[in-house]
Amino acid sequence: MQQRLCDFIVNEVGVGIFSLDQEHEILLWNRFMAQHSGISAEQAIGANLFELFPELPQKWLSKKIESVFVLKNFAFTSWEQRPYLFKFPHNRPITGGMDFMQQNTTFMPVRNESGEVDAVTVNLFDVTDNAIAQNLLQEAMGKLEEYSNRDGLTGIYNRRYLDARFTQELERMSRYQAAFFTVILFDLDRFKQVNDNYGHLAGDEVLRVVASRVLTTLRDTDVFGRYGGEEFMLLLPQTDLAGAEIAAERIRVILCDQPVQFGESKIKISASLGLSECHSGAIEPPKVIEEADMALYFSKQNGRNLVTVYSPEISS
Ligand SMILES: Nc1nc2c(ncn2[C@@H]2O[C@H](COP(=O)(O)OP(=O)(O)OP(=O)(O)O)[C@@H](O)[C@H]2O)c(=O)[nH]1
Repeated sequence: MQQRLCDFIVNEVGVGIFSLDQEHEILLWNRFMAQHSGISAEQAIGANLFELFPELPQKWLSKKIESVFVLKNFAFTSWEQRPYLFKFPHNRPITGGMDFMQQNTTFMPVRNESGEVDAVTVNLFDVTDNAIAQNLLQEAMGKLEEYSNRDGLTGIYNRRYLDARFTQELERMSRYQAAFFTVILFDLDRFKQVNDNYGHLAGDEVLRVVASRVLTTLRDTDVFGRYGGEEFMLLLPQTDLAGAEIAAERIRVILCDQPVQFGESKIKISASLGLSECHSGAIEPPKVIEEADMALYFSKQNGRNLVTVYSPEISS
C-alpha cells in the first residue's frame, strides 16, 4: 500500500522528478518528465542522462550533481540564472517571449542506511508563468520609465530627463579630467504669433516638426529635449564650442530653411540659439545653462534667427 501511494504521488504531482546515480544513470523518471520529454520511464531508466539528452549543459550539470554527492547538501538553480535545464516546450502564448519551459530545480542527496549518498533526486518545477509575469512587469516598468522621461507632445526628452542628464554630465566631469560638454539652448522666434495667427493646434504641429527636424541632425550621443514651452535644449557630451557651433548653425538652418506645412498654410519659422561649454575645472559648472540662456537672449536682442556663443562680454 505504501509503495503504491509513493508511486502515485511521484507520478501525479505536477513536478518533474528524476533520480541519478553517480555515473548519471537514470534510476527514476516520473510521469511529468516522460510527458514533457517524450521519453517514457521504460526508455529512461537505466540510460545515461547525458546520452539521452546530449543538449544538456553537461559540464555544468555534472559538476552540480557531483557537489551534491560530495557535500551531501541540497543544491538549487533558478530560472533567473539559468532559464531551463531541459528544452521542454510549453503551451503558453508566444507573446510571453519564452522559447522553452522555464525551470527551477532542486537537487537532493539520497542517503543509504550507512549515511552515504548513493543517488541524487532532482525536482524540476515549471515556473514559466512566473517568468512571463516577471518579464512583462519589467517590460512595463521599462516603458513607464521611458514615458516619464518623454515630452508628451513631441516625443523627445522632457525637462525632468534633461535635468537628470545634466547632473550626470557634471558627475562625469568631476570623475574624468578630460570630460567636457556643451549646452545649446534654443527658442522659437515669435512663436506667440504662430499661435495667434494659425491657432494652438498649428503651434503644436510646429513644435513636433521642430523636434523631428532637429533629431535628424544629431549624433547618437547628443541629448535633445524640450526644456519648456517653445524652448529646447541639447547636451553635447565631449563636444567643444567650435563643434557645437557647427551643430547649432545646422539646426538654425534646418529650421528656417523650409516653412512648416499645416493644412493649407505654410508657417515660416526660425529659432534663436545660445551655447556655452562646460569643462572640468570650471569654477561654477551649473552656470553653463545660465550662460547658454544669456547667449540665446543675445541672439533674440540682435535680430533673432541667430547663433550666439557665450562670452563674458555679452552678459555685460
Ligand atoms: N501651441 C503651443 N504653444 C505653446 C506651447 N508652449 C508654449 N507655447 C506658446 O509659446 C509662446 C511663447 O511666446 P513668447 O514667450 O512671448 O515668445 P515668442 O512669441 O516666441 O517671441 P520671442 O521668443 O521673443 O521670439 C506663447 O504664446 C505660449 O503660449 C505648446 O505646447 N503649444
